[in-house]
Amino acid sequence: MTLNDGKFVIKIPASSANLGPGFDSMGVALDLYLELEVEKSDEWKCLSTSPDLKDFPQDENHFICQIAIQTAAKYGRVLTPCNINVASDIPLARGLGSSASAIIAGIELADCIGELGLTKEEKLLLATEIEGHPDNVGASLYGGLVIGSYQQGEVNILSLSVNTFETVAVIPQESLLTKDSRGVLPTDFSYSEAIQASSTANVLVAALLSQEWEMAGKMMERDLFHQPYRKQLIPFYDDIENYAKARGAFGVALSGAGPTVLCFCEKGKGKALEYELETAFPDMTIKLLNIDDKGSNVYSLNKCI
Ligand SMILES: Nc1ncnc2c1ncn2[C@@H]1O[C@H](COP(=O)(O)OP(=O)(O)OP(=O)(O)O)[C@@H](O)[C@H]1O
Ligand SMILES: N[C@@H](CCO)C(=O)O
Repeated sequence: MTLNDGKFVIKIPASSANLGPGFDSMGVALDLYLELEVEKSDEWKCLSTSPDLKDFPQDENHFICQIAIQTAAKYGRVLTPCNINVASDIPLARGLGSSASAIIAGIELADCIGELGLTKEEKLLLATEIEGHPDNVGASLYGGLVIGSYQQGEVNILSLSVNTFETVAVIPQESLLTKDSRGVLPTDFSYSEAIQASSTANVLVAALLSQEWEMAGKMMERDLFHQPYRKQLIPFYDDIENYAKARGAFGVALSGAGPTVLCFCEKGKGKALEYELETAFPDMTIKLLNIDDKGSNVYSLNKCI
């Protein structure tokens, strides 16, 4: 009996990319989830009760099914149709890796139904080729804090288990598509700017791992790759940053392509910060988010497995 001989679940965490200067290469998995309940069927059906997902196609044209079908096709397989129930508490187009979680879900679906036998490394490469960078997909797949590099058709990534900090997300009501947020970035970068920007990212990694919180926060603020350009799209960014830093956050960064602003604090300080931010920014959704250490999780609902 294999996983796909009955109902099974694919559960994928959200993620926040960049953490400031780690543009397109750093990500952290967060404890919001996209969850699929899957069973083989005669035709494709993809239904959801989550308000955000209700308007998506309900057949094989659903984004997740398309990723699955295309992934299987790369290996010469045609997938048996599935009946899928999708639920998600990852807000769409808010910078919390909804598209990456959907891509990983599609690849896991193809792997299970098509019995592709993919390794984690192969899943990561497939997902990175689709998304263009490994930060969100790496975090959703591996969990923890990921640092990755996509070059020459190869992804090199490390996933580190971190339980020393937590985050509070400030999520605006308005969405911002990644492609629009990438549209304001420069096309060129000078050699000296690249040195400064990458040194900032390097120090951020070392500071986070050494629990040098003040330095980590300073490096997040000093990002040169994207935040200076994207701030024009996020008029409330500075207010949130100043407010959160005055109330216990050691660092603040734009989450992925935005518009969510992610506030970082030491473990145990998040609840109080969440309360303060709720009071100050009542029009936004404030969520204390912990780091998911597990990443993508596929399990059977059949008792005998
Ligand atoms: N569960 C899902 N099912 C179907 N499509 C989805 C799902 N999640 C995301 N998408 C698609 O991805 C789009 C959002 O992707 P986008 O890259 O713009 O933002 P994001 O992934 O939420 O944020 P970021 O990449 O900045 O972290 C949605 O508008 C939708 O088209
Ligand atoms: N690194 C990506 C994450 C969003 O996909 C960006 O900032 O555009």
